[in-house]
Amino acid sequence: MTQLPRTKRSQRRARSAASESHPEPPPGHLPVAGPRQVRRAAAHLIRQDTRAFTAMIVFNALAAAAGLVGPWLLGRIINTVKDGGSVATVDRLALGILAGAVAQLLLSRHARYLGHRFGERTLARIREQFVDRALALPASVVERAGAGDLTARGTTDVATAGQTLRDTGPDVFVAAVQALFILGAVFLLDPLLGACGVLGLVGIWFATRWYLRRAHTAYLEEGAAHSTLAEVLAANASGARTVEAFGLRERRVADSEEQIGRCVAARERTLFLRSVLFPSIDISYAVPVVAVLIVGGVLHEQGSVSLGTVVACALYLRQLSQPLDTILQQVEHLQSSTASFARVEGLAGTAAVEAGAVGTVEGEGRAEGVPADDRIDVDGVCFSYGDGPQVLRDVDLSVRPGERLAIVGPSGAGKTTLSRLLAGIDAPVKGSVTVGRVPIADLPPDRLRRQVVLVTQEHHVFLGTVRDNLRIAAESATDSELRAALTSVGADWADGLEDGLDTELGPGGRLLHGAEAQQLALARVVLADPHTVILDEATALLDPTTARHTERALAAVLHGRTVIAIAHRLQTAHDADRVAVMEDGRVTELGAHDDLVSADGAYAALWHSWHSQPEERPAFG
Ligand SMILES: Nc1ncnc2c1ncn2[C@@H]1O[C@H](COP(=O)(O)OP(=O)(O)OP(=O)(O)O)[C@@H](O)[C@H]1O
Repeated sequence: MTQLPRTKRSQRRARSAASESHPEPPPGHLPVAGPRQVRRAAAHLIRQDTRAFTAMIVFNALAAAAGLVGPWLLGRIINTVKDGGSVATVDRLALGILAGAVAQLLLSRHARYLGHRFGERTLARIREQFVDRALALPASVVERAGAGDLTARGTTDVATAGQTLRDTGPDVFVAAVQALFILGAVFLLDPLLGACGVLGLVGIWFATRWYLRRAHTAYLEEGAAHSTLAEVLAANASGARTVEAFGLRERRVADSEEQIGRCVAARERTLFLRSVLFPSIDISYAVPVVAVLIVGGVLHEQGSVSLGTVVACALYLRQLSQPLDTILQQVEHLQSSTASFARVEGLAGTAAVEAGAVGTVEGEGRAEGVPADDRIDVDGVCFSYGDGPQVLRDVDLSVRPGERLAIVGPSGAGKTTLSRLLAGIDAPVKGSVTVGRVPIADLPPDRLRRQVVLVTQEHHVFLGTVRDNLRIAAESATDSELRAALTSVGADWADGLEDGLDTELGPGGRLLHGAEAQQLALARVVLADPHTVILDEATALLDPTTARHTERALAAVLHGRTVIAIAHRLQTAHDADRVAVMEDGRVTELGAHDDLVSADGAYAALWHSWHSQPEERPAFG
């Protein structure tokens, strides 16, 4: 008993540790990484390619230094001419300017090449990491967040973050070095003129500060608006038939227009920020040059600086606008790409946030990641969808290895919800669902599918070959193992395929009809070889012939495994070892069919009513 508060505390600690770097997302949304997490992830990416990054920095710095040669030598030419120097000296200085320009060109070209290579490699790493994380996401997280958000992160956001690494990052760095070198050169020529130049830049500082304070949130909102729009459009496309069948066209169009309106508003907000920033900056560039020319003119009149020094300082400050422009333009881009990178990195937080929400097993035999045996235990489980009402209340249940358990009950009793928890798709809000004393929802996907697989009526055929579709369940399965799996579920059609396992499936290839798609899915279950199979409406909606085919295939799949069946026909319950009756989120009766019938409770009533109406024996629940 004393263990419980401690567990709650540790869960709270886990949640708060997770939320430090990953702000808790709104319910049903994928998380966005916090600033610290973004910095850490960026530093990690740089560390993975330190040599290329260092070389890029060195060449950029050398290019910036070469860029300083021109104005300095031009100032010297002016002084030489004014002092009546020789033409040969002027020619030599002019050649020096040319050499400086050529050196700058070559060095910055090589620096850019190095930057691109670094960026492309890092982008490839980000993409790979994203795919790994997306595939490892719990199905419930993807279901609730929607495919649109995930797609927007994997396409637009990854591309934006990649562009930053390839172009923006190196550009900002080289521009910063150039700006520092230019200001240093002005100060070296004349500290007073240098001070005038720096004071003239104050306006830029204020304008940029104003912008930065608003930009991050505005760009995050823009990204979120794009994701929601993508989600709505994707739902329109995938649910087109339902939209047509129920005459929902106008409502969907209105929803889409509302989301487009939100996108436009979010874009207008960021556009407004840019439209204030850039004109303010353009004006601010002229100020230091004018200040240096006025003050320099006075100083030259007094004879304290040469004309060449004033011209060189003015040229340097004029030249300063180029790197500052780059920095400011890229700062704007950096804002949007940091927001994008935060959304991409947010996936790393999904596991952490989820871990905080998942119950753990108490005391002895605590979860160590590897199930000790095949026994499934449901212990004091409560569950609700998001902030909704509780749909499971204090459910306790143990399923012994090899047992056939049927779950029956009226519609809405919580049978499907319980099957999702048993399959590790959702995690309980309270209590635990374990296999071999390890919380099921904590198992990594490859280990989970060797323990428990949920079979429903929805069977997706993936674009790709028959082999690709089967190897989802067992990456290293040989062709003969794949064929044996197809044969065991009665998929004889596979033998007649012209290209065998290389036959492409889906649009443009072989289209599978309902029963064939189901057999393919069942062959995947055979290959995954889980010790427990959960059946939820696997054959409920099929026509009688297809259902007979599928049931034969199922029998082959279920042989020698633990079976938990959401029973829609009481014959299934009759044939099971035990029956669990669910009512209003609770298990109200549990036992063998005969015992429950003798007990004369809810199950007995169901059984008698089902038996007395043989012609109306529809599925219930
Ligand atoms: N994704 C969801 N979001 C919110 N509520 C849900 C969701 N899925 C189910 N529910 C609710 O949870 C409760 C239990 O539903 P569940 O589907 O588990 O019951 P069931 O016994 O399997 O019913 P049926 O036999 O009709 O499928 C119901 O009140 C249902 O409305």
